[in-house]
Amino acid sequence: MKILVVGGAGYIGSHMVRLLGEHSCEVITLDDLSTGNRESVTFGEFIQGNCGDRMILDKILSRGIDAVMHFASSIQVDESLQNPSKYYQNNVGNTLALLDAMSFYGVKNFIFSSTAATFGEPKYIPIDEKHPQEPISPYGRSKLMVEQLLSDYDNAYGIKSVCLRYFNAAGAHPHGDLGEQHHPETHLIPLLLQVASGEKTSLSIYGDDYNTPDGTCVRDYVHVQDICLAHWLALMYIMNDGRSQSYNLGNGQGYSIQEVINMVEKVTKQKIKTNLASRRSADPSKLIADARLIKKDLGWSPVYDLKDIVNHAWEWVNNPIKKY
Ligand SMILES: NC(=O)c1ccc[n+]([C@@H]2O[C@H](COP(=O)([O-])OP(=O)(O)OC[C@H]3O[C@@H](n4cnc5c(N)ncnc54)[C@H](O)[C@@H]3O)[C@@H](O)[C@H]2O)c1
Ligand SMILES: O=c1ccn([C@@H]2O[C@H](COP(=O)(O)OP(=O)(O)O[C@H]3O[C@H](CO)[C@H](O)[C@H](O)[C@H]3O)[C@@H](O)[C@H]2O)c(=O)[nH]1
Repeated sequence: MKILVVGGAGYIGSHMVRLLGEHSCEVITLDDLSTGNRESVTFGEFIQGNCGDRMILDKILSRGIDAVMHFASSIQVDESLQNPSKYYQNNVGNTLALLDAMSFYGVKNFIFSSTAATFGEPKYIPIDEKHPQEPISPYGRSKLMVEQLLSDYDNAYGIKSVCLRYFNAAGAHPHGDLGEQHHPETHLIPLLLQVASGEKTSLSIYGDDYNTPDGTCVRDYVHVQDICLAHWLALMYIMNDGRSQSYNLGNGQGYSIQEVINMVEKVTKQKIKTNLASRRSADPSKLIADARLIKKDLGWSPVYDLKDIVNHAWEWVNNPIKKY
């Protein structure tokens, strides 16, 4: 199988590229390196470019591609509130260009990285696929727009898609040589590990007055390798004439920020210094996935829990050969 991985130099995409390589797929990574790292692409061919660039897409798609996995996106909720134009241009506009080129070249299989942020503030927990999608940020809305237009592109052009709505992606490759490193880093677990390693002095907790047991936000952390496993199962499904489908992807267990801090202290054996800061905008109090549908339909079952996530991420932080 020949797979185009768009955004394959990013955190989750680079893990997927490696997994596809392990399954002997032919892999082409297209990434503009706006936030990704060339060194994290450890398998297949790499092309630097924007997925909205039709000339580049013509060159790649005319070679015959079986499926496209689309990880490329701008991903910061806060930034999307300050600069919505960037989010609609990149996450919707460039995705449209990619889908139009796929349609032109008859590429019919698409796997999309969607997000729990399409749900907004939950009306009930855990969140299943029937939960209303009412995003509270331009980032979440941009992802929902793509989900919606995918159904039109299926009806009109026969592009089949699986939308995987990840909850909080975290962790690193169990070998410790591939991991999460966003610039700037905004995610909770890598920031906590920066405090544990002495790179950062303390962690700001964004609000302790939420309606949760200890007042801090609750999230469902899902290991990056489990996300990649779901992508692999989704690929098998869609390549075998599966219908377009959306799935929520999480471990089904919520942890408060304080509970994550406790786990980081246990794994790293370091005391984490914290300070209380005001709430972050567009931060839902609680996000926990009901992932029974993907388990039932695709047989997905997460392998790793929060302790593994923190353990693997800590091994990555301490890996002396880390290059980026
Ligand atoms: N990290 C999470 O917790 C999380 C949760 C839910 C959903 N997601 C989604 O998963 C996907 C991957 O997230 P990530 O954490 O790996 O992000 P990331 O920033 O590490 O990776 C995104 C990659 O896409 C590339 N890119 C961005 N725009 C591009 C464009 N127009 N053309 C080509 N390349 C482009 C970047 O250079 C980067 O390598 C995103 O779509 C994100 O919205 C992430
Ligand atoms: O320094 C920090 C960083 C984060 N947090 C808190 O920790 C929790 C997790 O925050 P992350 O930034 O790690 O993750 P988010 O839940 O904000 O967002 C992530 O998951 C979303 C889906 O829910 C989106 O897809 C988004 O791209 C992805 O970053 C939030 O309550 C946040 O307020 C802090 O208190 N301090």
